[in-house]
Amino acid sequence: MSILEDLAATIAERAKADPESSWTAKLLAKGPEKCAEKFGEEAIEAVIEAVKNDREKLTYEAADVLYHLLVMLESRDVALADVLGELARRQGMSGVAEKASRKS
Ligand SMILES: N=c1c2ncn([C@@H]3O[C@H](COP(=O)(O)OP(=O)(O)OP(=O)(O)O)[C@@H](O)[C@H]3O)c2ncn1[C@@H]1O[C@H](COP(=O)(O)O)[C@@H](O)[C@H]1O
Repeated sequence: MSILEDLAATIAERAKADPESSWTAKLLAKGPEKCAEKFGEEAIEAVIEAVKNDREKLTYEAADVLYHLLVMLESRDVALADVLGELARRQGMSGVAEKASRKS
């Protein structure tokens, strides 16, 4: 199992945990809209570090983005396996060809 798959499994487990002892449980208890908002905030923080070209902070913020993406997916019952499946489907297809295929 990859670290992302491990983390997604931990997040799914924490959905039933006590919000007092788990950040994930606390965030999920606030609902999908709050999870989406938090993901957006973390993404903006990563954007800021990318623009500033601070590679150390960008690495830290990118980890936050991935964690909060997984929490957002869990909040809407979207499996990481389905996201990875979509990426696998795109493998070998250039981004230009993929965009053209969506227009037709
Ligand atoms: N990867 C993470 C992870 N990344 C970030 N965070 C938390 O996300 C929170 C939000 O980050 P912020 O920088 O916005 O923190 P903040 O300023 O306190 O938040 P605000 O009050 O401003 O909303 C912080 O409290 C971080 O600790 C994470 N919390 C948990 N995990 C993973 O999830 C697992 C389960 O964690 P729990 O659910 O807490 O048991 C952990 O073992 C980790 O593997």
